[in-house]
Amino acid sequence: MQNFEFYNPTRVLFGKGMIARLDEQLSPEARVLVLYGGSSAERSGTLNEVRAALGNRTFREFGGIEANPTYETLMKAVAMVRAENLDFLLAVGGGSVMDGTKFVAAAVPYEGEPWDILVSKGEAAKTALPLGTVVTLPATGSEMNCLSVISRQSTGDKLLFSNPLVYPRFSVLDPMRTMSLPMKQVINGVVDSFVHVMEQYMTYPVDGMAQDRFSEGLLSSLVEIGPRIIATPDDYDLRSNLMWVATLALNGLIGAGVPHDWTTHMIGHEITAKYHIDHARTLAMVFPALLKVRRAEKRAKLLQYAARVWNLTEGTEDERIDAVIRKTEEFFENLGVPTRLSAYDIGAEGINDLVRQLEDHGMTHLGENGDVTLDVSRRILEAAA
Ligand SMILES: NC(=O)c1ccc[n+]([C@@H]2O[C@H](COP(=O)([O-])OP(=O)(O)OC[C@H]3O[C@@H](n4cnc5c(N)ncnc54)[C@H](O)[C@@H]3O)[C@@H](O)[C@H]2O)c1
Repeated sequence: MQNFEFYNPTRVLFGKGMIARLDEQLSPEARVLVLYGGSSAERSGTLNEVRAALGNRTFREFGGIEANPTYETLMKAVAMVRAENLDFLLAVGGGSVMDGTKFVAAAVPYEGEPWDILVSKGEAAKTALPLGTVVTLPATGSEMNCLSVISRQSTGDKLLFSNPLVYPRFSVLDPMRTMSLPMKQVINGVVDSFVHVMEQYMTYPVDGMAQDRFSEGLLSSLVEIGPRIIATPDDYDLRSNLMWVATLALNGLIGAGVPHDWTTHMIGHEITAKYHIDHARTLAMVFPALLKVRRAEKRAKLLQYAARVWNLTEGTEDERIDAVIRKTEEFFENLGVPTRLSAYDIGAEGINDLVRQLEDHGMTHLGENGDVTLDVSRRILEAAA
């Protein structure tokens, strides 16, 4: 196992009715900005539940944070916090609102141009406002990590930053609040979580016994949850399981002491930046293609994944690897998530543009060994064509 430091300060309040517990998480003097996305938070009653829990505290609201949150919109929230002297940020939404809130938290006290926080990958932020979250979409794990991904409309950039200052102080996970999601978003959550686990698992063995078996447990859970949640969307237990799996998939636990390969996310971000395709759907295209191109480097873990998650133990090693890549593709396709660029009319010219974007963003040495060069990324995109 590799050396690691594990730190996660986020308190999780999980279950039905937990939004009421916001009251005890916030000081009576807190001056709160509630940040949310579209009209669903209002329509589903989540915002009303939050307002009731805030009681007599001073609070303001900032709506309209878009999917794939933009710097342009978030800077309006920064101005509002500064003008009204607010001192606590409460995100009510999915990954986009939570990520956007993290950026606002770091940008408010930042003295220079806040985009520098992203350009520096988070290093430039030396202080941040405290924040909490009320999760409405299980997918990103943003509720229990210190990552944030922000887009800039004017330049077409989508960049990620990380800084321990933006760990949420607390996150409320009430599975009932996910019942209003369109099934497409629920399934996006299954796929996003699946790929998050894979990016911390599908590398090379370092004898991280607990990490591997945690990961395999999460993957097996998602394989079970996916089709069942389509068949019985109102099942509270399934919603609960998806919500907790999504959080555990990216809260640092399974990734401690093991190598990572975030190639799929980095290429996926470029696809979203250019084509505005849902984050999870970009991952479903890139990940199986990555397995095909990187099967030699990932051979031992592919065989382990085949045996432990899909029970594939018959045939030669190469046959088992072929079979498990096919199973992974079929898993996404059977959930209604395409695994080909052609499903979105992205052709050879699009691939050229995406490789150029990767170069512009310095994504020239991705992967667990830093050997996913632009040429390898091109081959991955071509394998997904
Ligand atoms: N911070 C991280 O660790 C991390 C990890 C992966 C991805 N991301 C980023 O997160 C973003 C994607 O977040 P996401 O997948 O959670 O989706 P999202 O937050 O973009 O939400 C998708 C859509 O669902 C709607 N929605 C949310 N909750 C709803 C509900 N309960 N009922 C009805 N509609 C609802 C939103 O309004 C939005 O239109 C991307 O920008 C991605 O890059 C962040």
